Parts: sequence; structure tokens; C-alpha cells
Amino acid sequence: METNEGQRSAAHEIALEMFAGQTEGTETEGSSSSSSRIPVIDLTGPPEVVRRQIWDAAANEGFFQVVGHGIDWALIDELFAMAEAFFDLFDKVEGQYGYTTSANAGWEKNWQRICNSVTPSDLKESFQMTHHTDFIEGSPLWPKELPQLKQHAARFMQEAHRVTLVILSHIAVSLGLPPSFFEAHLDWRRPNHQSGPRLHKYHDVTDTYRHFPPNTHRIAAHTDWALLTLLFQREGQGGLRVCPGMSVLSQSNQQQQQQGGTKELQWIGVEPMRDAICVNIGDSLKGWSDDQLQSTFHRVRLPREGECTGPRYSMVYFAQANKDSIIQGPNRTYPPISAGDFIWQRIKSTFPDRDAS
Ligand SMILES: O=C(O)CCC(=O)C(=O)O
Ligand SMILES: [Fe+2]
Repeated sequence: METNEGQRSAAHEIALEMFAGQTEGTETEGSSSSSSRIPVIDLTGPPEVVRRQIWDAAANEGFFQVVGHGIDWALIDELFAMAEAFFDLFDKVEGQYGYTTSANAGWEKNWQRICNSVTPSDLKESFQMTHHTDFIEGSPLWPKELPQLKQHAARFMQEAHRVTLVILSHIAVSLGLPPSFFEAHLDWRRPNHQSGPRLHKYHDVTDTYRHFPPNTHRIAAHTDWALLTLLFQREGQGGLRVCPGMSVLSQSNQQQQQQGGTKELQWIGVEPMRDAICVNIGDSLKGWSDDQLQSTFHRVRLPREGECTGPRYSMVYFAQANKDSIIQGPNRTYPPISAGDFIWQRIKSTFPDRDAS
């Protein structure tokens, strides 16, 4: 057992100082071609091949794209259209449906979230939902002005959950666990289930992108708290970049990050592709896998001259264990921590000035 939450934060801070102190680093545009370093995995392939591909990508890049997942992309198109309508409501419903830390759900406006401690707040708006029956049926956070959103989002949650379980069953087997190991920890019928989708809108910066302070991001460099994140991008609205080799939590990563002050950062673009879901490992699964899998820093920076400066929409599904699940890997690298405490600690560090609301 090597670390605790304090050391994790120290590792995080070292990485963030690096991001802040460096110039932008080099960038490689990802693509679906073989030149991309973010692998594309077809889930309909032979199970043992798919399992090895998922493990290799999760252990190296911490990111991969999946196709052959069985989600009808018309559902994704419809939800994107609804996200546009939702964020257009802003002027009419300002102040309603606001994010609360206690629900970890609701509408976050620009500048509210401190994604990390060394760059200005993110230039985006988000709507976070929770995947459990009580939230879907009864939450006051569903906008009355867009009644169809609830039904579409619920279908999306079911589909994203299904794909999550396929990927996690491969990872469980690679960890020497039964294929259904994680399924019991992701029970959306229980109110203490923590998974959920989030819609993002990154604003049009056509007239303004030259005028923001240095280091302003659409979403600053961060790792995700979840077990797995499924990210849905829209073609023509790219911008996600990932930094393989930069992750948090372990002692070895701390050393790597301290030495890394002299190392050039390399950011790789993850090209949006119709029918492809971008998947990344989050901090919870890094811990649960005894650091064998990587929770890699990623960001969406402001567009530059010649890039698309219009609005960008993305949708994520954060798969997270039930609050009472205990996160600890087979090798007990870290002290046990409940998934509820794990997420609550991260909420508190993201909203340092807010009590439970
Ligand atoms: O919008 C994106 O491409 C990235 C979103 C993201 O990283 C997040 O919500 O954690
Ligand atoms: Fe993220």
C-alpha cells in the first residue's frame, strides 16, 4: 500500500504545473488511419483478440475508440440535437436546474467548474445527469421546457451502460476476475449508483478566441474520476487531445512526472468518427487495476488560427461504481476506499469554495 489521497493530489499538482509551465507541447492530429496512436477496436472481433487489444490500449495510451458496439447512431444524432436545444434555453431559464454537489447533477454554466488548479476555469457549459431510476423518474433537474430529453437520455444511458459492461467484462478477465465482476458494482436500479451522462457545449469563439488569457481552455488538462468514460463526438467538431504517458495516482508516475519537467509533452488528437465511441480509463479503474491501466490526462484547448472556431458539442457517459463498492485491486496497492468517498473527494477538490449544495 503506497499512497493516500494527499499523495494523489501531489502527483496531480506536479502534472498540472508541468502543463502550465510548458509551451503547448507538440501535437499530432489523430485519425482513423494507422498513423493514429489512439487504437480503434472493433468489438465484434474474436473475443480473445478484442480482450488483448482493449488491455494493451488501456495499459498504454489509456484511450481507445470502439466500433461494432451496436448503438444506433440515430439515437446519438437525436441527443446531440436535443443538447443544442437544451443549451439554447439558457437565456429563458437562467438560474434553474443548476448543478448541486450533493446530486452531482444539473446545469453548470461557464466558469463554474475549476477543472484544475493552474489554468483559468473552462469555457463551456454542461448538463450532468445520473443513471438511476430515482433520478430518471423524479429529479426536478429535468427541464420542463424540453420534456423529450428525459426519455432520450434514459435510452442513451441504457445503451452506454451496455457497452460499458462489454468493455469491463474484457478488462475483468484480463485482471483474473470473473467476466461479470464489475456488473454487480454498476447497478443502475439502486439510488446509490453513480454513473451518468453529461452533455457539453463549448461556445462559439469565432470573434473572441484571440483575446482570451493564455492557458484558457475549453476543458483544461484533467483525468476523469470514473471507472470508464465513453465520449461521443460529432464529426467536424474535433478538439479532444490526449497526452499518453501522463497519468496520476502511482509513485512511479510521480517520479515520471518530476523527471518529465524537461520532457516535451505530446498531445494526440482523437478524431471524431461517426459510429466510433472514444473510451478512456478513469482514476477509479487505475486504482482498481493496481495501476496496470492508465488514467491519462486529456484536454480540449481553444481553437487556433485556421481551426474550427464554431460551437462544439460532446456527450460523455461516466461509468462509476455504486457508492458502497470498495475500490481496491487484487494486489492491494492502495488502501480500500468506497466509490462514494472517492467521488466525493474529487467533487470537493473541483468545487473548493462550495459546501454541499
Ligand atoms: O468534450 C470532450 O471532448 C472531452 C470531455 C471530457 O474530457 C470530460 O467531460 O471529462
Ligand atoms: Fe475528461
